[in-house]
Amino acid sequence: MSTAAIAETRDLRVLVGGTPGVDGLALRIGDGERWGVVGPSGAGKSLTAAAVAGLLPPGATATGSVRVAGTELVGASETGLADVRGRDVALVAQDSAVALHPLLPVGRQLAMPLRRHQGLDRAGARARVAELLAEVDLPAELARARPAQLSGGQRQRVALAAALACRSRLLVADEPTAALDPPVARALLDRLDRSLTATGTALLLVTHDLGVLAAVCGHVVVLAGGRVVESGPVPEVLAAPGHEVTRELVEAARLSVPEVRA
Ligand SMILES: Nc1ncnc2c1ncn2[C@@H]1O[C@H](COP(=O)(O)OP(=O)(O)OP(=O)(O)O)[C@@H](O)[C@H]1O
Repeated sequence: MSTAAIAETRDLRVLVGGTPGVDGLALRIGDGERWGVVGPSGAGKSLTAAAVAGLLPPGATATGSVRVAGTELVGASETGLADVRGRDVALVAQDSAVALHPLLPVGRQLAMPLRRHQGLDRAGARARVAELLAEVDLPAELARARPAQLSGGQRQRVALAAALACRSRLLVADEPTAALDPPVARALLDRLDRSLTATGTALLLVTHDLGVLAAVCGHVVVLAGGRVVESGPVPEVLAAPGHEVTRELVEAARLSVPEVRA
């Protein structure tokens, strides 16, 4: 028997400037499941992630249905979307410089959603911020730093802490390690993996990296031209791709592995 869905899209279309970037997409994420989204450039991965996170870019409009924790996001008011974000779904973007205010102390930024969604008072929020920083292996003193003073890896950890802050049941991550060096990226993914395991949080992860997909996700959906061309358990899809687009991605990943000589 399948688990209850934490997120489900039906016939989702996302128009940007009159052109469909996502075109009739059906996706179902069971509670606690980890889904990767892969596909060539322009396939609609980021728009799908944004639609599920309730954070479409300016000028984009959605039709069809996106339900997260039972709430319909298509057609919801800004207030309605703001309630769902943080409570039911949280987003880690590719570039945390966009998600975090560069000049506001990290602690204040982490505390804001805690006070809004969990009703914590100032002291309670401060204590929780220290816990969250520890959860992403950052020292509590960092709460006083501004994002502009941090390294890229530290900023992504803060963005992950912000996303984990409200213990939402679904985390959407759009290439969260794309801007990081490989060792820093690996450490962040390991941290993400441990947090999701500890809390049973579901994941929708956009990635270009099939190694990351295989390490973090149980299921994969392959997009092309705004549509699903293939989906299923990661080991099965990667071992026996059923669609040309998937075959090309697998082949490209094989070719990109550098030859190591002793
Ligand atoms: N803000 C935007 N303005 C105009 N067009 C957009 C915008 N965002 C996405 N699009 C278009 O919608 C389509 C899907 O874009 P999307 O960013 O979801 O693709 P993607 O699969 O994430 O690509 P990439 O791997 O290159 O990031 C593309 O044709 C893209 O050009």
